[in-house]
Amino acid sequence: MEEASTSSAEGFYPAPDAVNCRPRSSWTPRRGPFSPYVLQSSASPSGLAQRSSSLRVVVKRPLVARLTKDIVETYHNCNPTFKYSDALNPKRFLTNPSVGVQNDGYDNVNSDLILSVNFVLVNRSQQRYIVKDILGQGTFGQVVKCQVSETDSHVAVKVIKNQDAYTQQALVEVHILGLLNSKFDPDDNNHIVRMLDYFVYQHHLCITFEMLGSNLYELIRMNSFKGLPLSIIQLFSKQILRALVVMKEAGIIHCDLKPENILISTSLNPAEIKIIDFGSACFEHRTVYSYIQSRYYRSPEVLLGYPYTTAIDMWSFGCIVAELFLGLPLFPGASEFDLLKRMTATLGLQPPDHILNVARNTNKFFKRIGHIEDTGDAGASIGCKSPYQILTEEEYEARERKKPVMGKQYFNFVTLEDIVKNYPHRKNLPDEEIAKENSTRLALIDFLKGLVEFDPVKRWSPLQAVRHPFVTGEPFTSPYRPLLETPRIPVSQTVMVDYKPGGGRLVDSGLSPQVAKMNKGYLPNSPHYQMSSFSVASSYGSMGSYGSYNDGIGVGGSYGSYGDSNAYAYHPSVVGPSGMSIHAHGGASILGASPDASRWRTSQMHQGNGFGASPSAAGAAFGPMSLGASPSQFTPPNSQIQVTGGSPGKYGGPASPARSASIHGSPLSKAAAVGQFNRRRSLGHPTGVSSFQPQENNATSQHWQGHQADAITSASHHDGSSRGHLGSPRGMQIQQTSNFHHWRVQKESSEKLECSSSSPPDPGDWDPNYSDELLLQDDASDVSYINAGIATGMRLSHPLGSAILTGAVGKFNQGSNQLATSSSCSTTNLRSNATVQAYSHVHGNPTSASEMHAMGYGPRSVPKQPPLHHVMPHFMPQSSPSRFSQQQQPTHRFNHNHGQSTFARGQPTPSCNTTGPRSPGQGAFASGSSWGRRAGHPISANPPLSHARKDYGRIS
Ligand SMILES: Nc1ncnc2c1ncn2[C@@H]1O[C@H](COP(=O)(O)OP(=O)(O)OP(=O)(O)O)[C@@H](O)[C@H]1O
Repeated sequence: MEEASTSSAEGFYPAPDAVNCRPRSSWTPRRGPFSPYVLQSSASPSGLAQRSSSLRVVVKRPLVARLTKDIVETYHNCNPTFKYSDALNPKRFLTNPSVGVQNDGYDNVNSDLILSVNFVLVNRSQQRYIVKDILGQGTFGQVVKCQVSETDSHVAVKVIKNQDAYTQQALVEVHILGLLNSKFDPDDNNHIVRMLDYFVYQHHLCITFEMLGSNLYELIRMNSFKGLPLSIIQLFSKQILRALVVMKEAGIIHCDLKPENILISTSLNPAEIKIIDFGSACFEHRTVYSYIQSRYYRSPEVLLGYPYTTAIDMWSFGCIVAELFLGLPLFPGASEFDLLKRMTATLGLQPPDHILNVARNTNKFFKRIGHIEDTGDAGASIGCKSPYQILTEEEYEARERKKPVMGKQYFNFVTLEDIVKNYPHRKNLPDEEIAKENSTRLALIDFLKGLVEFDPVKRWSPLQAVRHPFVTGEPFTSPYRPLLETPRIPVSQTVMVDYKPGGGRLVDSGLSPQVAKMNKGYLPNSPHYQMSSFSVASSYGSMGSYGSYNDGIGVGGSYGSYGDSNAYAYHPSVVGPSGMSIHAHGGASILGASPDASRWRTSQMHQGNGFGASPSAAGAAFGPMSLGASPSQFTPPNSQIQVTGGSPGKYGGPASPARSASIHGSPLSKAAAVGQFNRRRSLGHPTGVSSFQPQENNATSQHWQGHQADAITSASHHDGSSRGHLGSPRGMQIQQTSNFHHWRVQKESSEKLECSSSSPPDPGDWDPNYSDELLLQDDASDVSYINAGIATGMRLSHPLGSAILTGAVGKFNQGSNQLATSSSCSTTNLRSNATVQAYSHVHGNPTSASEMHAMGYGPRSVPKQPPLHHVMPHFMPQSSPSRFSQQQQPTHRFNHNHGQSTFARGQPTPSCNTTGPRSPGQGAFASGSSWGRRAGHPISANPPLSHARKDYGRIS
């Protein structure tokens, strides 16, 4: 099987025994996947030349590609009566488990829609999205790569679990992203993912996004966790800051910023990134949840239970920047206590007294050693006159009656300054480059200090940060003193949706009938929404646009105003899920596949050649034959045919299981949680190692119980939101509402240990973009390596192209988006052509969002993504009473107490992982393909195995 497909085009001579058919006299040899070995004389010059040329062009095509290319033709050659029909292909399930037990067999036990390759999702206007692959599996469902039927373009579709709580939360994402896309970033200049469509299919809310590539964590991993070059970090920082500027303008907090949620664009510019996953986002004036942000990136105010603002995203951003440089998380806290300990040690400071005086969780982490006097010293130096002192581990244990989970120290130095300064330089850097880099490192240190600032009021805003010399590239001479920001005018826009009972604008608005039916007749019994019924019998239309923002047009008098926190009217939510009366929609049915049959096929395909029909079988049945997975649907050789989620980068998942999304807030049972964990685990890590990860204590939360009827009363929650009035960074006043202290205490459950293992696959065996050429690539420059890394690992061979979602009608930014040309961007081209100049579009020194537009941040020169269908649901999830209901709290990615979740963020654990997934040298790209190599790694222990991505728990 190990064959190097060389330029020599020898014919394919089938071995009759092997293919179980006789060679026929009419059969003509042709080029095929197999060719006989032809001995070439090394003596002859021509033989030498031939051999050396074949040595040079060693391109190893994926094994599956080699085996399946031209297979139909080969079969047909063997047996002219052979006919191929893809209708008979066995299903290649992307969802695991693939046994339909709910929703008429459409859903599995986890309420996930059972998806298989070529499954078709159909929206109301009959736009067909043909499922091709799974991109990831998140808290809320599955994200799949789909082909848009009318075009040859691809989109990413997030298929939400068929449960009210998930749907509710996903609608927040629809709403917020719709707002950001249409109102704040209509020209797609600000690195926020575009939402193209949304609809309900088989009771599942589906959200369609532009297709992006892999995420920054994968990029870091590809570089063996050795960090990226500063020039690249600078480019990424600019882009992220642009998004944050816009989000701050919109008063939107992302709440889950982390490397995994920053994806590399598949556009022609390989260094363009976009922020995704607004499923945790909220409006600044509606910060209802206390469990937000993934642990490593969690801000001190969230940790401490203090009112938060958009500044928490800036903290996360600081952590991300540091991680891009170090290759490892700056604060890889194995628990919240550990996280806080690391923060204080690394920064040499502790949170300011004025925060500790009022924060809900102060007593959990600090002891009082003096009188409280509000010194006003934000970030008072440890040991100074603060009356608060962080607990020792022993004190914590005594207080909490359990040992704190503490992670290893990964860096040889303690303070931020030392860690950055002493980080090894890349190999073979000339002296002058080292000097230059050292200077940039000073700028980086200063930059980071402004971001990971304990006091959210002093923490730099995105606009302040974007002018820092580290970002602008100006020489760094002295500590940056940002200009004070003029008080920001709070976002105040009335979001109204035209509404005419019985039709009207909703028809135009793109509301799907299913969506409409979700609320139709729905009465306020639901614990989610106390709202009036919404009798929009014919509020149908295609997806893609959603209502209008016409001010002053009442929506049955029931739509409140965003931006005015006092004027919320909680009434009809068009998409209130509790009133769902969704009917099965047309489209591919998967009911025909019995679980047994699926299993049988799985087994067959797993053990066999993966085709589902062998030539001999072809000989046995001359009707239309099935070949199983098409050659383009590569399956990792060591995975089941039921390809599991979490594989955004095609290299085995975004990270170790614990880094992947957890099931916070899942109303599912423990078993389901385990199932999800295992599903992630089953794909394994490309490095093929075992990881043994103690989880952070999973909350057996009494908070956000999902469907739990006995969720503890949170009567105050609706008005317990903290409100931050953003103005001058120094003058921000936090208004603490009376119920602030009613935030509830969480219980912690004991930590759990998980162990995962998998064997290392050869990416060449299943990654269609892989070729050995990549491994022959030399260290050229940082940027070219980045390009290579990006181009090879980031699915760049599939630029979005012109995804014209013809079926989607409604209001969207027609003027602002050029159609992308569906040009294919080959890996090789990207590698060879992409240079640092390719990034020039992100240069500049914008001072405000509007200035940025004016300062060369206009439409990019690269083709734009397809036309966007800006959708704005005419509901107000963020202000929905469901969030504040006393009866029931919706889930929001928090750990729930249906048992102990098995996958809170994993902890770095030492014992079981001798070759942890983060271990350099183990990755698929570690063998010489990493760019930005460092001479060494300044860590004193194995890198953390996983990230604490989403353990939104344990804030008491
Ligand atoms: N537009 C996109 N293009 C390509 N891949 C995507 C896109 N959107 C999401 N993905 C993939 O799907 C994964 C899950 O997406 P997302 O984070 O939005 O879902 P989620 O349910 O909120 O997940 P999580 O719980 O991890 O936050 C991402 O990590 C990414 O790998």
